[in-house]
Amino acid sequence: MLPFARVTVIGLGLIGSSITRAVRQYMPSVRITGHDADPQVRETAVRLQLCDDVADTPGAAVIDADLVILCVPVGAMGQVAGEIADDLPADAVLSDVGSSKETVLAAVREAAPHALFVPAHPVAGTENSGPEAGFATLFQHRWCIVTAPEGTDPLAAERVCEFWRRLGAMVETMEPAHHDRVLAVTSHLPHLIAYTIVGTASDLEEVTASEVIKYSAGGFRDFTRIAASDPTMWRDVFLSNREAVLDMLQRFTEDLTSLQRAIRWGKGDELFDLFTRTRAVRRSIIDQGQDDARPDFGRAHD
Ligand SMILES: NC(=O)C1=CN([C@@H]2O[C@H](COP(=O)(O)OP(=O)(O)OC[C@H]3O[C@@H](n4cnc5c(N)ncnc54)[C@H](O)[C@@H]3O)[C@@H](O)[C@H]2O)C=CC1
Ligand SMILES: O=C(O)C(=O)Cc1ccc(O)cc1
Repeated sequence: MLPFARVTVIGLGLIGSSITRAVRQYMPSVRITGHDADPQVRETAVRLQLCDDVADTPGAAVIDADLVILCVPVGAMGQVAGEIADDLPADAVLSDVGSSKETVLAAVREAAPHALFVPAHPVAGTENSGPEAGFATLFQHRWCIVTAPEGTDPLAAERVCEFWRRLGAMVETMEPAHHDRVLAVTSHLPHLIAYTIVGTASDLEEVTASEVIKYSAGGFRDFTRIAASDPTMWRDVFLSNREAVLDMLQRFTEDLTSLQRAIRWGKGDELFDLFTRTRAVRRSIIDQGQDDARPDFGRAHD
């Protein structure tokens, strides 16, 4: 049985438009309504036929939905929840895709206290944004973490889990606070490091911008991909997951200082031991089939 029949997506960028495309592909009988605050995005959504209906207001978009998914930057989740609160059907499930969970949960609860909120985070994306960047297979073989707070109706939580399984994701449940610590180290800190290193390289007085482009070796190129990620989205992620990110950043800074010391004092063994441990991490990712370089991995465009 289909978990939902009438799905509304608010925010038709990379993730929102990937959801509408995936619903079209994997649950073709489901009716999809969309809304975006940006009129140009709404126009693009109509042109690309991302939805059955594109509503001009958030209220009109949710009026007879049985699932509403907020796909806006995490800093806007509370505001959008407030805008739809009065029009949300009593039995509709409200969900989101935000990259951080604790502050989003608090903001949505405050703005829409009566909503049946089941938060989720598909751990799948790219450095691109906007409605044209989405694709139906984005969530295939990727994790989706459902962070339903204690006391959530178990049937509502299970319907959200089943929705994501139908889009091809592997579903895991987690406490919101634990989610935020795990993602701080596996996703948010790596983005911060990428933004820093690309910024540092482009600020170096003795290196010209054309040299940075011309001689960028593989490692630096990988960082530039991540550092091209959406500025609004990532500003909001760092501000909303502040405590966990600052905590991981402190640990990272200490480890970096000890590496600095090992290089200064020529402690090759320390460097070698660390690089051996990190190589094993990469190998276990590949052994678990989570390697992005696999040709059949869920990044291919439809
Ligand atoms: N980009 C990624 O790789 C991933 C992003 N996420 C999360 O997904 C959410 C959306 O991110 P993307 O799709 O990448 O961003 P995006 O920038 O591609 O799309 C966001 C859309 O939300 C719209 N929007 C902004 N404020 C709005 C408002 N108040 N009302 C209605 N529409 C509004 C924007 O006009 C834009 O079209 C974020 O919360 C992000 O943390 C989750 C997993 C991966
Ligand atoms: O493009 C990449 O490498 C990503 O890391 C995509 C991504 C960005 C944000 C998320 O919350 C989840 C996945």
